[in-house]
Amino acid sequence: MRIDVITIFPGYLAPLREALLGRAISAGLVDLAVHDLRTWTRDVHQAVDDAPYGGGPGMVMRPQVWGEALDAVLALDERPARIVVPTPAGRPFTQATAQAWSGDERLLFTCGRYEGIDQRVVDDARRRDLTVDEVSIGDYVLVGGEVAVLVMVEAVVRLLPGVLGNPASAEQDSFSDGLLEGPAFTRPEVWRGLAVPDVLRSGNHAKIARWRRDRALERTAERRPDLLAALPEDALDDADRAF
Ligand SMILES: COc1ccc(Cn2ccc3ccc(-c4cc(N)[nH]n4)cc32)cc1
Repeated sequence: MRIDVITIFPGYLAPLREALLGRAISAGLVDLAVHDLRTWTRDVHQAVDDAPYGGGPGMVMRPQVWGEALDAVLALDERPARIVVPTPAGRPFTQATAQAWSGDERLLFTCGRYEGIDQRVVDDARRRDLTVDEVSIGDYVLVGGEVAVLVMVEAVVRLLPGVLGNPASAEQDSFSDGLLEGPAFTRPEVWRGLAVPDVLRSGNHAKIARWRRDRALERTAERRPDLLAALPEDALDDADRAF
C-alpha cells in the first residue's frame, strides 16, 4: 500500500515512522510519502489560507494551492488513490472503514488546518471521478487533520497482512465481532490483593471462551448499548441471550 499525506506540518506525521508502522515501512509493506503543501504556493509569503466568503471566524484554505498539490501528488503513482479528507463534518471513521480501506492500493490524506479546505477542492476531485471520503474520527473538534491521519493510518496499516506479529490479534479486535473487548490479565496471579479470575487459569477452553464472551457482552451493554442494538439478528446465540 502506498500512503501519501499532504500537510503544512510534515513533522506532525513523524510518528508514522516509529515502532510497528515504521517496521511495516522498512519491510516494504507500506510506502509512505509526506508532502509539504507550501511546495505548491507561488507567492513570497507562501500563503495557504484566506478569509471566508460570507464572513465568519477564522480562515479557509485556498483551493488553488490544494488543487495543484493534489494533481502533483496523484501523478506520482499510476495506482488509483482513495483521497481522504479528515473533517469534523465527515462520515464516521470506524473499524469497518479501516477494514475496507486496508484493501486499497493507495490512500492520499489531505490535512486541513484553520477552518478547513475550500469545498471546491473536494467537488473538483469528485467531478473527475476520483474517490473522495470526508471522514470524522469522533465527535470532538481538533485543530487540524494531522492527528486524525495518524489515527486512521494506524488503524488501517495494522490490518495489512504481515504487519501484526499475530494476525489473530486483528481478527479478535474489539469491534471485529461487534462487541467491545472484555478485560485482560497477565502474571502475577495476585497483584495488590487482586486475583486473576479462576476460570482463566482453569485450562478449560470452552469455559474460558464463554466467560470472555459474557464479559464482552456485559461491557458492551454497559458502555456501548448502541453497538448491541446494531448487532445483526444472528449475531447472538442462545447462550449469549441467556447472559
Ligand atoms: C467548521 O468547524 C471547524 C472546522 C475545522 C476545524 C479545525 N480543522 C481544520 C482541519 C481539520 C481536519 C479535521 C478536524 C477534525 C476531525 C475530527 N473528528 N475532529 N476535528 C478538524 C480540522 C475546526 C472547526
